[in-house]
Amino acid sequence: MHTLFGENIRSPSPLKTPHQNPFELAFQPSVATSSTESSKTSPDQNEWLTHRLQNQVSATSYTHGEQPPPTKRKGNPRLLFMGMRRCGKSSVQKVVFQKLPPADTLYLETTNRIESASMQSFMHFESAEIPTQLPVLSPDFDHSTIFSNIGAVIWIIDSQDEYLTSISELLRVAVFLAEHYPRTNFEVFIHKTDGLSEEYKYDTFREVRQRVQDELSDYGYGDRSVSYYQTSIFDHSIFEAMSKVIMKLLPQLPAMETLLTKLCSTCRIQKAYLFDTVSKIYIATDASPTFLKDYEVCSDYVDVIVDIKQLYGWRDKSPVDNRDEPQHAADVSFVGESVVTFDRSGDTYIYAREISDSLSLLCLMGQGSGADKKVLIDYNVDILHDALLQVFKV
Ligand SMILES: Nc1nc2c(ncn2[C@@H]2O[C@H](COP(=O)(O)OP(=O)(O)OP(=O)(O)O)[C@@H](O)[C@H]2O)c(=O)[nH]1
Repeated sequence: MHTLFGENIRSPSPLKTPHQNPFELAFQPSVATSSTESSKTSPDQNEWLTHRLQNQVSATSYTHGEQPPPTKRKGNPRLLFMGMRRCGKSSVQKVVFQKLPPADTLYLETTNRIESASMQSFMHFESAEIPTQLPVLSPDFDHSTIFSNIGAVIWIIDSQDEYLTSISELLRVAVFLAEHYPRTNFEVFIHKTDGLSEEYKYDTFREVRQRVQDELSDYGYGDRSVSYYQTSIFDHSIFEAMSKVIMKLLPQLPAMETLLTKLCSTCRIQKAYLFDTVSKIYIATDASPTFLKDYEVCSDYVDVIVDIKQLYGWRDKSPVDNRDEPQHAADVSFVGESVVTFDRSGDTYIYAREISDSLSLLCLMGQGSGADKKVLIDYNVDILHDALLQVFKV
């Protein structure tokens, strides 16, 4: 029997026969392969690519009985905030990682030394702020202690202030990174966009991006990828931007993205996010375009989940021995789930499922995936759940 969502997906069988995994990513090293390159078409591409990679690896490196080496992982996402005085470096760090209410940032004092913050949730996020007056680029300064372990440098521009000086400093840092630490991501937050008219916001964004790109091209780094975000601590934009920055640092992202995209197309889900429940940062989403509105509604729902957990208590966590590794979702034997409808017709609703204590799947369901089909959605989400466990176990 086939599900209503995809003709290739079989509904749960009462017999104990192994199901075909619709999220065709095979993570087990011992998957048998019989397919050839020419016979494969795009729906099976993931499986084929995985199999081919495994074939290549096993053909070249391992003798019988030997295990492949563990997947090489980067450490925790480490971020470095830089920018001119009073641009909002501490505020961003404290609002996102320490849950400081945005209005309280008014009373923050000037930062005079390197300040760091961290948060332990599904991932161990680490961040640091460089005070404006610290001459980090001067030749006698020991850069390696600051930049060598950093995943991304975030340059914050105060869009409510004069920003030309900030752009010239930004360029110095961008060029320095391109020369000495080319693997470090460089991200630009065009910050404090609240209170600006839409037109002014757009013009500022365009002007900053244009100037930076032009200048970088003049320095010979036109091909260096720099990402730009419009942010404010007074709305969800700062969390969305931070999610996009962090996602780029996760080695598991391509696998998670493929799984979520497959789930969305199979279950007619409009948008799916994998949320770090505590920070409200999403660590993966499907390949469809992201809209702030979708994120907002899911993020508000995560808030509700956290509030309820505060009321009724979080489950006991086993102590995390190795803080470099994300907490293994496999340790969790029980998952919570819920569905909430948010329009009157009942067609649009959010489906939430706990993957682990600190990781949640939030789906914005589209037309044609009514709550009456929940059992089938549950089944497909179960498979996604198992696949995600595999991703983090590899
Ligand atoms: N309107 C608005 N104000 C913001 C935003 N983010 C930060 N601020 C304000 O900007 C001011 C400076 O913020 P800080 O976080 O102290 O800036 P900083 O870059 O750490 O400052 P220094 O440590 O002195 O360099 C504070 O009054 C914040 O309330 C924002 O998104 N919108």
